[in-house]
Amino acid sequence: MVSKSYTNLLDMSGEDVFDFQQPFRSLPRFVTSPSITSNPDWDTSNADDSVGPASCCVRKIIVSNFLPLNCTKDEATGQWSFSMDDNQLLVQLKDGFPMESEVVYVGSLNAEVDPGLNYESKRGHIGIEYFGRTVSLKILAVGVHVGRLESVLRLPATISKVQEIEQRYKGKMVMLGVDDMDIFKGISLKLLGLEFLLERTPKLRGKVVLVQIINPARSTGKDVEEAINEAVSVAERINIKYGSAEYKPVILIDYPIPSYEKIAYYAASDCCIVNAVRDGMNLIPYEYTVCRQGNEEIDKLRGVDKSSHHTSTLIVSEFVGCSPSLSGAFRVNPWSIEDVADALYKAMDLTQSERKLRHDKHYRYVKTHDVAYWARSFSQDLDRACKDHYSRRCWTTGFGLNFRVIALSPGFRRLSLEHFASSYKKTNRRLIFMDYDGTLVPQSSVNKVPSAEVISILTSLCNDPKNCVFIVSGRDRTTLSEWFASCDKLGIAAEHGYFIRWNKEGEWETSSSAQDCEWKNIAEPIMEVYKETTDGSAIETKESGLVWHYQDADHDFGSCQAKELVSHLERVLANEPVVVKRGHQIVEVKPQGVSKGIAVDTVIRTVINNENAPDFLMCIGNDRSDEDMFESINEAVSRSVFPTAPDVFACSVGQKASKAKYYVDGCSEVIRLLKGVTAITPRREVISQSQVTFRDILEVVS
Ligand SMILES: O=P(O)(O)OC[C@H]1O[C@H](O[C@H]2O[C@H](CO)[C@@H](O)[C@H](O)[C@H]2O)[C@H](O)[C@@H](O)[C@@H]1O
Repeated sequence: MVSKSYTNLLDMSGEDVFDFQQPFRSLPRFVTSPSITSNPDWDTSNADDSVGPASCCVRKIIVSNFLPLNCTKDEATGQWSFSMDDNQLLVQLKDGFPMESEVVYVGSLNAEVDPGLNYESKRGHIGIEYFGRTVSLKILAVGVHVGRLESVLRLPATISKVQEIEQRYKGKMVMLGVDDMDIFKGISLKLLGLEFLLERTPKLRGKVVLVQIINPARSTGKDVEEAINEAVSVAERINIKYGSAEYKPVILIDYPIPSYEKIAYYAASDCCIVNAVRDGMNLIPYEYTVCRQGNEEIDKLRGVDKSSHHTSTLIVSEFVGCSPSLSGAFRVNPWSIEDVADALYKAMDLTQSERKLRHDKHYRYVKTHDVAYWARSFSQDLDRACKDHYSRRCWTTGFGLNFRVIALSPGFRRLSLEHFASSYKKTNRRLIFMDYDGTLVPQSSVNKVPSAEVISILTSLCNDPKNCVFIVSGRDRTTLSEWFASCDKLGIAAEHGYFIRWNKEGEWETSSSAQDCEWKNIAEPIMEVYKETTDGSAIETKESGLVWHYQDADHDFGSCQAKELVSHLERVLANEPVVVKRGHQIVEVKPQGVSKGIAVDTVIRTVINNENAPDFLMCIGNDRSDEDMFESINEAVSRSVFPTAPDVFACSVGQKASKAKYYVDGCSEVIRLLKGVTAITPRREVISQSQVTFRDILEVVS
């Protein structure tokens, strides 16, 4: 099955809004306390997390539907510009606050912009990993307050009203509609459905009554007036056509009635119909269901003493929010008069036991998913979504549509050569994992072959018997082994660890997830289509995977196509043992159970099993796939898999939301760091004959 692991924080943003290869040079404004810092290279050892908001001013947060901004787009350049709209009360009300107040506006832009975000479904909710924060979206249907409805239902006035209604419509099927008077509630369509039913089924004339309660309109206007007039005229037409002096098929209650009376109608009606063409949640069906459950008084008055007689029937428009939660309801397309008429007929035709089954099902749901349940769930979800946020430090960057808040973990800091070198010097079993593209060679380089300098640094590192050095790359094994042919002792994890080789002499070990590649026959033709339609893009076929590259295509178009391609591939490969991932200007399909994180884990487990647990662990990378390595290392440390905790340098290339604790600004800094430590490595370490080195042990492994 296709699965996406977005525990990786770098999966959290669309590539176009956060170019991983262009890390922020500096992050200009620190917006949340504990302490105001103008540069993220803070020394966390001195950070006092107990300090409250550093600013002494009072912050007022004004939440409105739309931000009080003038938004204009230059159609020629596509650039947006924004200015405060001083004519808006939201801006003017600032005059009422003390001068030193900080006023923060929260709202949406009153303009159409692309937001176009990467998201991931996570057990019942959608998580959008966004610049270090998780924005959770969940459909959490609100419920009703069952207790309050029950208490109104118990009122003597309600009970006598129920009796009165049941008496009045004895022998007839009572259909109930309760709607606000607005143009979306589909009241006329409902009436037209009834008219059609009576037209084509004469035997039902005289047997059915539709009581339509119309709550006063919440807004006025020509549209609303027309909707009222239309409903009244259709009702009159039906009553004239199919009614008599004693029988009116439609009863319109278009004047305010007390809530106990409405509740009595719910309790006394055989069926409730909500026919809105567009709506929010609409809790009428829930209220109706609770009221149909009734109480002992109502049972007594009906001459039944067992709750086994409680029944209800619902007809609900498919465009109403509560519709998916009511599996026993007849769902209708409110625009289809025939559909509505059919549902009315089916509702009338149900047997008593079917009515009861449907009622019991709905009642159980409504009772257990009440408004208190909703509030509890909401609050739990909110806690879960925010649990890590409080410890993050937030920075602002950019203006207008490029404005971003970036949440970084509190310990995230620049890796200094001094710190790195001092640990390097004093340690004896060093395990070093290095990504290749974007780490040892800049993404922007046309020539991707490692420079002589890189080869020399790697050779020096590998020649130190205290070191075990691995290149962990998405690239194929042939390319990597050719490029690093001169580094005999270098370990290589190619194709994200699908192939691992401990040194040049060693055999390639293939991931246990090695599978047949039948899925390529599905994925490749799809990639071909994207290749054809995206000028400059290309397909790379690796032994374990397929990659669609768009580095040489138009960046914006390539990025849009990449998003499309990811969802297309995920759909068609849903039952295949692969994952679809985005990387730097690539979309890659690779086997499940293969990741740089797993590769790193394998190496760590192997050295520990050989009683050579490292005392120094370095892992450096720039891309999403490298976050898997950082995650593996963090987990290994937190699970205490090391007999003695090593010095850990998980380092991201670029200042960005990352699971690494350290960052460096770019490839040149990586080179500087590594060069720095090779300089302190003795060229020829004097090892006595009896001394067994870290390397010796590793050579035994390979
Ligand atoms: O894990 P890495 O060492 O960072 O390698 C990841 C991918 O590297 C290669 O793609 C990169 O270079 C391409 C040009 O040679 C460029 O078009 C692309 O945008 C880069 O991501 C390699 O081709 C991929 O298979 C690796 O997954």
